Amino acid sequence: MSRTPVLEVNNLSVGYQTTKGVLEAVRKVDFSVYENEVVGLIGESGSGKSTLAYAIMRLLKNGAHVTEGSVKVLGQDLYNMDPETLRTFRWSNISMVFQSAMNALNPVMTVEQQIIDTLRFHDPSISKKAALELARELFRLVRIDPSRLKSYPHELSGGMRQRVIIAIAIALNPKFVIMDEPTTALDVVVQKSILDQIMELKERLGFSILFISHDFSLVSEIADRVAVMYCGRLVEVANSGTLSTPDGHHPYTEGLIHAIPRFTDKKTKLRGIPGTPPALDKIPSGCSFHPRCKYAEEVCSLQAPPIVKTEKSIVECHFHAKVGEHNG
Ligand SMILES: Nc1ncnc2c1ncn2[C@@H]1O[C@H](COP(=O)(O)OP(=O)(O)OP(=O)(O)O)[C@@H](O)[C@H]1O
Repeated sequence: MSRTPVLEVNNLSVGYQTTKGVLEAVRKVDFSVYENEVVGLIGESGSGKSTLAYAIMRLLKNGAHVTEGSVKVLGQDLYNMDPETLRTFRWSNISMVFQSAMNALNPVMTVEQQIIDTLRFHDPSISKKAALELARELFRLVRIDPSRLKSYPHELSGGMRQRVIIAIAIALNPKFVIMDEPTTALDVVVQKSILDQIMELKERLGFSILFISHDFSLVSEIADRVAVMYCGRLVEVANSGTLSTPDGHHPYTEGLIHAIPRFTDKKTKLRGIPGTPPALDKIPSGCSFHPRCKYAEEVCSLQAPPIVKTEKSIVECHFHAKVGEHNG
């Protein structure tokens, strides 16, 4: 059965204008997200996850710009849209939950006003009364008592503010939602309840999610597939169910798996990935992971790795077949 993509990213590169020239933070990235799918996007800090997310939304700032490639949402090329079409297309088809709920909400407006403004901005014909009823319905959906609509952001707890952000992101019934570390600032119990709720809303309303996080165990639990980013490249896109062991995965993915206590049996020692990711102006030749990779051979510094499709994943590595418990 063929699946319908809601998001298609093709050969996408994004550069930052710096004093050292244009430095690429996203490098020739290809992937899709399909209907009703959750794809996790994982990688160490600075790997390019947020830059990729903002490029997908066509919301790049701070001197960042797309240098090549395309982004299609529901078959429509976002970078070929005129501003007016983009204005109506964005949020009603694709939306985003940003990292910091406090920064995403306006501190001097009640949350009711902010939700109503969002609804009326996209559909000026909707009456204030109908918008208010929708806002109440959205609050019920994210399990906040509608009486809290009159609150200002600072009057709500961190978990409630994040729920308001989620309510705004789904207000226009988008088919695809990017969630950039949506629960990072919250304590573990609140995190869990918001995640459960996100998954419930996804089932109920039928949207797909690109879920960005640096928490590998969390992502592999909730996502259907996990996209692993390193130095601006997607080095692997794996089916989540295959991530309980590192066998046959990318060496970087193996490192992420070994860094999680619950994925490691009692006999295996918990290990981190040696070294740190390189700066954008010092990306190594060949495979950019080779200086940190225990499987690396000469070819890894000389030639870009092949893209190999296996039963488990699409992986970009010369030696992925060597990766596993018995080789480390
Ligand atoms: N305004 C900027 N100018 C130059 N380089 C930038 C700028 N913003 C980000 N970068 C660089 O782009 C790369 C990718 O950054 P990005 O924030 O997308 O990574 P990330 O994976 O989302 O990190 P985090 O998990 O910390 O949010 C990093 O090397 C970062 O230093």
